[in-house]
Amino acid sequence: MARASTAPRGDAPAAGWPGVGAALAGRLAKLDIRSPRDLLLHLPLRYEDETRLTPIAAARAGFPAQVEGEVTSCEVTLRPRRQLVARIRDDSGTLVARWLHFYPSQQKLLAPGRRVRLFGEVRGGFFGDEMVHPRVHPVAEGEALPEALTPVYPTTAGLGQATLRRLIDQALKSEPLDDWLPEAVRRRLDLPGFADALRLLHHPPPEVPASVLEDRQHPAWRRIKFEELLAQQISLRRAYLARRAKTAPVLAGSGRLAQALLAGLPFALTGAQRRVVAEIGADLAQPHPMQRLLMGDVGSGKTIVAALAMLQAVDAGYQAALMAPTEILAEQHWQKLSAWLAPLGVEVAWLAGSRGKRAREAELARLASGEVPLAVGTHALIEDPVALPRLGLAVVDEQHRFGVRQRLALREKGAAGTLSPHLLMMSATPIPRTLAMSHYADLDVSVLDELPPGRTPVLTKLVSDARREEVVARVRDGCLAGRQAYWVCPLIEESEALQLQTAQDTYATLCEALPELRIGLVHGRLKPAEKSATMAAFAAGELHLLVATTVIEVGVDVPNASLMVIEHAERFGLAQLHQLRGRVGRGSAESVCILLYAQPLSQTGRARLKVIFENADGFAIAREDLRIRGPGEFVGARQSGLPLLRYADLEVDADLLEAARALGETLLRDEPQAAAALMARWLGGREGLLRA
Ligand SMILES: Nc1ncnc2c1ncn2[C@@H]1O[C@H](COP(=O)(O)OP(=O)(O)OP(=O)(O)O)[C@@H](O)[C@H]1O
Repeated sequence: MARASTAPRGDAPAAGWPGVGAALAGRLAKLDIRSPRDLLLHLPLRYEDETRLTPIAAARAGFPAQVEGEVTSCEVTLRPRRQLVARIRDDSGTLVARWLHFYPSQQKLLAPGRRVRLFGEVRGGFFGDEMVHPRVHPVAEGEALPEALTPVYPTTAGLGQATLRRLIDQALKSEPLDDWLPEAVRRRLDLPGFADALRLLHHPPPEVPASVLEDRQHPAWRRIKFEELLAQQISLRRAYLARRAKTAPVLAGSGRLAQALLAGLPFALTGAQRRVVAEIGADLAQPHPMQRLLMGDVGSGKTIVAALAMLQAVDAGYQAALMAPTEILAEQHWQKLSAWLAPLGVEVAWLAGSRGKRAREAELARLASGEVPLAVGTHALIEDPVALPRLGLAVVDEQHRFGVRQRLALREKGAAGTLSPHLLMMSATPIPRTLAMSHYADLDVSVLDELPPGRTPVLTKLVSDARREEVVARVRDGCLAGRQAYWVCPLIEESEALQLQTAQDTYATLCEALPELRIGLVHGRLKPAEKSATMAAFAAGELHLLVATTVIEVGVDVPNASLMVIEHAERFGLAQLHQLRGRVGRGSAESVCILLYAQPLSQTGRARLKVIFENADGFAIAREDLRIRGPGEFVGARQSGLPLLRYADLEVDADLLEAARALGETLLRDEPQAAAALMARWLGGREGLLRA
């Protein structure tokens, strides 16, 4: 017996649905529509009101309108250019419609004497009021107006609204629209059922005006956004629990090494550092892998926290490794750790691409035998021959600069045994709370929200490029008075070669203008040994001025440097400016950061400079950054492999996020089937790679 319905369900690939060939399937895939289920959640961007007719005489320029009338003429004219011009008449007047691109079939549709509806924006034209490229709908005898608003969907080249509507309507009929939300939650948040919400958004009833739907606060929209957030929470939480179910080494030693390190430091930990060290310490003593993100503003003192965690591993008889994204940063960490730990008899291996083969091999052998307990390096650490047989803790600095696979790879260095190492990720880019709750729901988060005492806030100045000479003079005076300064060269995203050229030119100009100063240059193309020699000379106070590209953006810590000039500051992102500025203000001298900008400023350029000028706190800057750039760009979610939110807005829908987080945990625990169904509905097979 033939099946009653041939409509595809669930995950059936689009090619092969009724009326969908390979070309259409390809276009649907561009919209991320790979199953009928995806069609359901492809929601309108906006609506058009075709439920009413406007008399031609009442149509106002600048507004969309729908008119109905009889075609009185239709012809192709060649002047001023080839176009199709039709005239439509109703009882109140006549309107001209023009199409610059048209098909012969359109001319037939507009044959004189036919009745048509035109939908489009009216504007004042040469012949009076006209519509350019209106949509044409031939009216059949006695045909009524549609009762509902017409949805307009996001689409792609070659895929018309009518096709999308047809496919979506088909899916609305064939797909199950089960509701997985507990009744009590729906009532508390005042949310409609899933099926009702979806139907309303795809086919709003006549009494709901478009404006009410378009701001996306209608209960139907809130229902959809809540589901989306819930699915995200469930998937991240599930990944968290899966990793947590593994066994990790229990890093509970005597605490002797940590105490010895603290006793030898010239400073006491801040309250925030003590709290965070305790949070991490407690995690490391558990038999499950820690998955913690440590967020701290620039200069908040993350390195010592990492060092104490690594010592806890060593104390318990394990190894620890720290990976940093740039060689400058990794080397600096290595130097700092070595200086702190050598007196305790703890050795630190140093692995970077630039180290000679023999030096690396020797280090590798000592790590592999377990003789050296700690390793610091760049991604050289995750390259093949590196073996850390007793890896108990992996620390990843500036974690967002690494891809998912790289972070995963570091942890796997210790996977020779059956134990999974603990993972500590660090970030100097604070993440606003709602974003952390959402995109980082699979991590525990620790925050260093206190700067070490004795820092003087950095004075930020905005100076037009036209006053460059004055700035150069200021650098001269400052340096001759014993300060050190950075001069950051413009960022040129389009061309690395041009960026290098600019850095060299800037260096040459400054050397000429400031013959009395000792000046160094660092950029990404220098040989690592040259780079590190220049950095070391600057750190030792042998150079007054360091001309640099953004290679110094993260982590560089030279407390005597108290003046920074950033050229073409308007080209940098907010997080970048904040990081760069964080290189000064690390000692007790008053620090100044001069942001040189070129006129005219673009609107975003101006907005960014204003934010950086007005704010010193990384969290406040991050909130503004999120507002300006949106979450996708902000967390680098595309690289991170995490699914992005399509509908929910973390700021506007913060209440839904809180509720989704709580419910996500409950569903996973008590109703795993509902949790799985929600994930399948929203993420299909595309949960993406989750974090290491
Ligand atoms: N409690 C403290 N008291 C005084 N100085 C401290 C304290 N903790 C750290 N420091 C010092 O503050 C400086 C900044 O610390 P660190 O380099 O660890 O910052 P960070 O959080 O890594 O910042 P960034 O991300 O900007 O590099 C270092 O010179 C460090 O020795």
